[in-house]
Amino acid sequence: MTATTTMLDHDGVAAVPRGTDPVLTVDDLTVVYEVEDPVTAVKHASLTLHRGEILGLAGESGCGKTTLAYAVNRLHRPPARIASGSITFHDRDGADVDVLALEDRELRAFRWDKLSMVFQGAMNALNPVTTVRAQLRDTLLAHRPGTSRAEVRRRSEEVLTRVGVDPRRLGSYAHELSGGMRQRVMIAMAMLLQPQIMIMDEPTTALDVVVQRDILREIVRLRDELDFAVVFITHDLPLLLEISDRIAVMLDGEIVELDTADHLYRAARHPYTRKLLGSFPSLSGQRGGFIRSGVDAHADAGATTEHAGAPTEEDRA
Ligand SMILES: Nc1ncnc2c1ncn2[C@@H]1O[C@H](COP(=O)(O)OP(=O)(O)OP(=O)(O)O)[C@@H](O)[C@H]1O
Repeated sequence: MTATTTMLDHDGVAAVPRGTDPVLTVDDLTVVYEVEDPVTAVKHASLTLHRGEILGLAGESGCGKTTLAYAVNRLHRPPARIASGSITFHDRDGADVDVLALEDRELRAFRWDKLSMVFQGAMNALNPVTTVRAQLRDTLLAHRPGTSRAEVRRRSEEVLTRVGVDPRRLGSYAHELSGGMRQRVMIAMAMLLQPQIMIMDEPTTALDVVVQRDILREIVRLRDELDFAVVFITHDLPLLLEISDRIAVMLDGEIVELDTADHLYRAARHPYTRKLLGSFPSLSGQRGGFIRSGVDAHADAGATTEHAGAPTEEDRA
């Protein structure tokens, strides 16, 4: 995927955070899987997501990215338990919401409306026995019960168009759509209520590279237009460097570095980040250029291409 994602030439993504207005603050979050030998999957993680920014979350498999994302949306299930910390959503209207204190009913209202999530394989989450139209309508009416039929239709057509799906597909069932289309429908669903945050966990990994690139372009463009914040999770660091404003690097449950994409690329401080950068040949200039606007394809990322990016004891020190 690396070689192709480096072709994604989005050139309007700001290298600095889009404003300093926070939309989400995660403070000292620790998540433990209470199994026989408990696993602390997220360790004292703190981060602030700014309104309208794309924050990339990178790190090798098993470092805790998904656990962190699920916890932020309170989607974690036992044996996962939040052992410490706080998650605060800063609503556009000025109210602060203590996410960990939300009752079930409040939580259902919060999800999709304020914060939505698209996860890997989400395309398989579409209901196979109802049409796209019915699924969009049900989500909309569950959150905005008074919405008129005309408005439901208008909004459903609008979100599909935004993600590049012909509104005539409203009458389709999931099995009548390609994987890329189904994933786009899930992204449409996630933006239906105009949330202020979208968490995307490997949203395009199951798709072929051309479709991935199209969808990513769409996400960046939609963010530019609609100004929601995105937490984008992937193993694919070159891709994150292209689409993110800032990137958080996780190692063994800890956020070891959080910086602007440009700064991280040019001057990563943590040895593990440098190793991650070095594990993608396309970033070291040896296999074609890295073309994120304003980034020097031959800048020395301070690493070689020989390592596979696996952390060592030294990284963890
Ligand atoms: N249900 C579970 N029970 C016990 N341990 C778990 C459970 N789910 C995840 N873990 C452990 O928690 C740690 C973090 O897993 P997580 O899935 O959050 O990582 P990740 O960075 O998202 O990985 P990937 O990129 O492969 O999805 C891993 O050590 C994993 O083995």
